[in-house]
Amino acid sequence: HGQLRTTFYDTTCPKVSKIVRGIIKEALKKDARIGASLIRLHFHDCFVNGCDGSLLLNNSATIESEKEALPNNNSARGFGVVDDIKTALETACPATVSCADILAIAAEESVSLAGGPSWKVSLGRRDSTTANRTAAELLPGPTEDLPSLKKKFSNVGLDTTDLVALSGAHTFGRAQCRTFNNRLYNFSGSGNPDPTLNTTYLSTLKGICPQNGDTTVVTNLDLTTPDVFDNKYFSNLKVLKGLLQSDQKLFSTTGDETVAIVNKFTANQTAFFASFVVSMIKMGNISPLTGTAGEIRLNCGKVNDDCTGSDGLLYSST
Ligand code: HEM
Ligand SMILES: [Ca+2]
Ligand SMILES: [Ca+2]
Repeated sequence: HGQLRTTFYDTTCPKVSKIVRGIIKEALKKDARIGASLIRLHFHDCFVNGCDGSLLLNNSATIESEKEALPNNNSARGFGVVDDIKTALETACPATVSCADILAIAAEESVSLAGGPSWKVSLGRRDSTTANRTAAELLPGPTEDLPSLKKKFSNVGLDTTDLVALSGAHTFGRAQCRTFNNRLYNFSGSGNPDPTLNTTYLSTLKGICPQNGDTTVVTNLDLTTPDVFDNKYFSNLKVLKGLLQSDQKLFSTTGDETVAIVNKFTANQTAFFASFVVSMIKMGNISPLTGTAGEIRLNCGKVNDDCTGSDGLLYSST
């Protein structure tokens, strides 16, 4: 996978990052959450069949979309902005930039626009012609324990430092009540809330997510700086103010190596940013399609038709 290169579009689409950034910047004016939503799409793409744009495919006669798998359904968002980016790129450099690369660039630009680090994105991914609903059902879930989360990361070549650093993406964005309300009233059948949840924060969350209330209501993943990419996510964990069970476990699993990593990232935002960049590049390298494999989709939601070659160029004519 050393085949991805930061210079991949230097001659064929030199403005690609600028174009992506411009569209995200515009979208952020109306939706402060959109950057968070976009980086999550890259994560959910890369963990299923690699970073190949598989997540973006809609249902069709031949495609069982990943969008409808439980972790994505009524949860993954930002597809309209991905389409807007694709449209702009098809005008600037037709049939050149893959949808998988759009997600990788959008992730980086979103982090950077929110005050986080910026980095040179490795590029040259091509788009799949298939999706994998079954694998998408197995994406990491918020109530999974730490060994299980570690296993899912190691399955794609990511280690425990990567798990902690990448979880730091929960420094921005939102989550629905249904993803954490297991902690509020009857945690693991105890009849009590999760003991690793700060009691003041617990009251706040109970107000947002009442028992038998609307479980699709959203709240900030980072209560301190909800739209800023910083290390507050980690300092929250130290005062038991992580939102998801999978977040809080990183600090509250006594004796686990994750605790020291959380402490380090809390003490040193520069160390967090440096690790985050390394881990994002690693994640972006999960089994990409390169060379002549796959295609350059012209519409991110569907596979090219028979009139489109594997180079993404249209071969049909009258
Ligand atoms: C460690 C395993 C992870 C679990 C269990 C997990 C779980 C979740 C859940 C349950 C939500 C809320 C979804 C909803 O309510 O609709 C969420 C949101 C989010 N996740 Fe994760 N996540 C994990 C790792 C990651 C990684 C690796 C990234 C990116 C590098 C990431 C980025 C985000 C972002 C930015 C949001 C907010 C999205 C938005 O506001 O639209 N997560 N995650
Ligand atoms: Ca994929
Ligand atoms: Ca934050």
